[in-house]
Amino acid sequence: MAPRPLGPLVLALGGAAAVLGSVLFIFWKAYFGRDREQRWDPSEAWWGAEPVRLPEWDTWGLPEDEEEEEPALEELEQREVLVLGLDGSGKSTFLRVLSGKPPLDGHFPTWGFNSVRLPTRNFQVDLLEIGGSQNLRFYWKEFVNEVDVLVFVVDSADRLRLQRARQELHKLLDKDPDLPVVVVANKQDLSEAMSVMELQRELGLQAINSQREVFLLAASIAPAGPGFNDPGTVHIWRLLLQLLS
Ligand SMILES: Nc1nc2c(ncn2[C@@H]2O[C@H](COP(=O)(O)OP(=O)(O)OP(=O)(O)O)[C@@H](O)[C@H]2O)c(=O)[nH]1
Ligand SMILES: [Mg+2]
Repeated sequence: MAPRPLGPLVLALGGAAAVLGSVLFIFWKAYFGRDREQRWDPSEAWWGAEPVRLPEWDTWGLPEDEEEEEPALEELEQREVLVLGLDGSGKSTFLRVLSGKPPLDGHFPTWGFNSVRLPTRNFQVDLLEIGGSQNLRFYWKEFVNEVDVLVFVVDSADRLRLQRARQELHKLLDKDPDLPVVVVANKQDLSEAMSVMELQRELGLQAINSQREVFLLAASIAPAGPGFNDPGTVHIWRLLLQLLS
């Protein structure tokens, strides 16, 4: 049978996707580009950037007796962290918890970007989530070469989609062979969660080039039940600070 020509709807959708990709990319370059001269203005933070200096997390990376005067925000250099992972893995929750906000009750998919800006002693950290739904994964690769670290969040209890997560992760690894990667094995609080050893094997992390910095951290960013005084977010944050320093 001869191939059918693309229908107008398919062409329109393709065009819309291309436009969306370009807009996202231009926005990223304009907003987080390394060479930009314009400083961030909190009044323009319409997409959810966090202008506030938060009390808890910016001391997590510091020994307690090293209290120094903090530099002004506008003097700080910037670092960019891209937060990716399949839909529902816990990316938005991670950003919320880092911002000192409580996790939301239920899954509210990110239909585009989500970001927070966290000032630390020596630099500001921009964390950018791109939603993990299938149509948004296409754009992930456009951003990996623009950032300092990739955080890839995995739902440890989602056995059905683990191979999909593996494929998406390795596509990103192939795109930038030098980018440090922190894989977060989230939802360890769930009884069906895979262990870190199992995830390391199933995600193909052992086979990765030893030159690359790859870390696999267990976490329960928003544990469903009590008994998790140390859900792991602090460890992830400390590791990020080390990698970004
Ligand atoms: N049990 C458990 N649930 C969690 C944990 N972390 C996040 N969740 C839940 O997982 C669901 C999805 O979390 P989100 O942070 O919205 O997921 P996401 O990765 O941002 O998803 P998309 O925006 O669709 O790509 C929410 O109901 C969270 O409360 C965890 O450590 N344990
Ligand atoms: Mg999200």
